Amino acid sequence: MASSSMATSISKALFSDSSISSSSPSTPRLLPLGGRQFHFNHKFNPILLRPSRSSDVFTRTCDTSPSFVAAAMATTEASFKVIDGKQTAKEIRDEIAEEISRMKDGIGVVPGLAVILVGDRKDSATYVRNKKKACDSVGIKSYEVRLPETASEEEVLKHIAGFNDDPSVHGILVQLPLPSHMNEQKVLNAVCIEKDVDGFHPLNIGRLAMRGREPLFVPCTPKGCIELLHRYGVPIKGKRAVVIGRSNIVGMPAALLLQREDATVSVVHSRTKNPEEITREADILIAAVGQPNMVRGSWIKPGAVIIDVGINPVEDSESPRGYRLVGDVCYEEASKIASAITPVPGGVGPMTIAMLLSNTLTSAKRVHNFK
Ligand SMILES: Nc1nc(=O)c2c([nH]1)NC[C@@H]1CN(c3ccc(C(=O)N[C@@H](CCC(=O)O)C(=O)O)cc3)C=[N+]21
Repeated sequence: MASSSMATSISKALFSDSSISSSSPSTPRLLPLGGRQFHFNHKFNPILLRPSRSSDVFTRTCDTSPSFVAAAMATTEASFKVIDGKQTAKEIRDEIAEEISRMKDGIGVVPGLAVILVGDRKDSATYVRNKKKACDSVGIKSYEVRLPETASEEEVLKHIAGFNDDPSVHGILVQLPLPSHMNEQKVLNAVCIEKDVDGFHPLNIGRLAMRGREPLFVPCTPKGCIELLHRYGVPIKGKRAVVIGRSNIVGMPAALLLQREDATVSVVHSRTKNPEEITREADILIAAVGQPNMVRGSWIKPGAVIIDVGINPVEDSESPRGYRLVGDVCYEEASKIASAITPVPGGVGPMTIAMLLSNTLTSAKRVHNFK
């Protein structure tokens, strides 16, 4: 397809839903929010994760130089759009809050989410705090267990068993990564699949991979990526999609979701021979590798839509924290070539948390048969 027509068609699609307003009946919905004014494009309810990152601070920058960048600019810059995950997540939280109050009024039940945090990684503590805040903001009751780094696997399993049996808990999240002395598979398998709001249980992933089967939950981060594409009116069916990264929590389920949406999907990974060439074919690009600024302008097809899952800390003495967050995609360069991109921060991260809330609501509705 000629790159300029691609850019035009995408920009049209984007602007046809420029308000991305939660009340727009033409906006496709991922969230099963009561089925009143909403209609849904998919039948499953996921959440997506990001590869667990080390707390290392990387330094890598990208400067805008390739000459073709200038040529590509002319065709796409005018229609370039930032995909605002922070704002979209807020809209989704508002929708969820409304549903939860309807549920509370109707059957006197509020959804409950249990989070288990082992160890004292600073980044994990931050996410857990953010999840709690998000729960509070929509009316989900949160339960939290914090265990020391030295806790035994049995202790974690005991808490999971307790939450599995507790009818006021509808979702259980074990914050990853776990300390290295624990068997992650064993721990994740212990979460009953009806409460697996992370969507990490092999049975949920297996169903996601099979045609004609439906997972109970879709992993939050990939779900958030697809939700952004839907809410911004980006067509997926028949498009070429490339996912960079093949992690269990992001890359792999993202590729499965795109395929379920009728995209033609390639997965690029560390052993791929010609990653740049393959990536340049993508109408839709999801980058989930955890390498700061890895995807350069020359990797991007003019007019492509980019979802940047990476949240990488890079040293920055100007910033009060001593670091700032950058994505896997060189935003500077991409913004001159792509038709739309998610920023970091404020892109996929907030959506991940919104999808966790969505999955928790879905779980509570399902167990109480609340429509
Ligand atoms: N069982 C499990 N489920 C998870 O969902 C899970 C996990 N383990 N382990 C760690 C990763 C990471 N993760 C993030 C969620 C939101 C932001 C987020 O909202 N980030 C903000 C920036 C926050 C900041 O400024 O530090 C943003 O991108 O705008 C980031 C990271 C969920 N994870």
